[in-house]
Amino acid sequence: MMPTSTPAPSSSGPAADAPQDGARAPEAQEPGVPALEARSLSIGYDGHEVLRDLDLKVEAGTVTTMIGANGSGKSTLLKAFARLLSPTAGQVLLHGSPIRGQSGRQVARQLAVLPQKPLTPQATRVRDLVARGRHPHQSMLRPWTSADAAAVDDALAATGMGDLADRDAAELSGGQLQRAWIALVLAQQAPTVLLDEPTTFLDLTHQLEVLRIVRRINRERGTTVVMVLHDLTLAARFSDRLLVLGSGEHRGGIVADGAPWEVLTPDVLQTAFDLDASVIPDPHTGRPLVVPHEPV
Ligand SMILES: Nc1ncnc2c1ncn2[C@@H]1O[C@H](COP(=O)(O)OP(=O)(O)OP(=O)(O)O)[C@@H](O)[C@H]1O
Repeated sequence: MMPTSTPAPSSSGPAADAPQDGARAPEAQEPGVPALEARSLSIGYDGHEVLRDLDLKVEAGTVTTMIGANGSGKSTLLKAFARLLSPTAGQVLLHGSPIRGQSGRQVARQLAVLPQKPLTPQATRVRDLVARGRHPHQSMLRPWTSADAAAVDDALAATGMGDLADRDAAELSGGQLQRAWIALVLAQQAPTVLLDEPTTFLDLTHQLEVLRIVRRINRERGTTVVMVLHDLTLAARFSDRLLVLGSGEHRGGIVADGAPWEVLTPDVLQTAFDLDASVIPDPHTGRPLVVPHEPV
């Protein structure tokens, strides 16, 4: 993904399309309505199409992980879902309403976004960074309340950032900073979250910790999660559904879509990643474990 087009997680809502009217949007997930939907969606940059004519629905309350080779368009699709990129054709619906017709605040109350490379502000305490997640809930008539403070405290605690809350965010290690951004997303308390490589910079213990948090908010709050991961075994372990984007001759489309065991087959790995591999049950979880055929 190109770094230049990626803003920090938005405190006032995704920004590429200017907010339009004040159309009401649902702020909770309604039964039977997909959390996100792409209809005949094409997306690209400067006339160069990256994804073509996609139709897909993300069921509310599920964890979906996009996988695929570098450059296959995972971040591009996530940015279109987040309204950080305008489609070249088709549309995105958020909780049943076209995302383009909604104001930034409406979108941000329904959708929290962690981009791949958020821009860290200078001279900002971790606690203040995380508090930005509460901006969509505030207005002239609704200033900061104890509920906002509690949401920030909960998010700091859930990510193990309580002890670092008064540190300057610019002084954190890569992994600590990534957890601070995740805390911001949690504090936003949106019913749907988009996470672009949330485990970047994290050691394995912290990767698992972040993915456990993701699973917990999904199970306890019913949060819908759409994320991008590169580790196929972790993707299989923590997701209800895997969406595989194609590359090479399959570029621009989805080559497999379904539950982890349906998707992670040797054929799909060959098609999507040009990878010779076996897939065996993980002895700990029973989920698919990808074993590349690499000579030692
Ligand atoms: N801002 C941009 N301007 C022009 N082209 C871009 C831009 N961002 C991405 N691309 C191109 O779009 C294609 C898909 O990129 P994208 O970042 O969505 O892939 P990805 O699957 O997320 O890759 P990775 O796994 O490497 O993060 C690539 O060919 C990339 O070069």
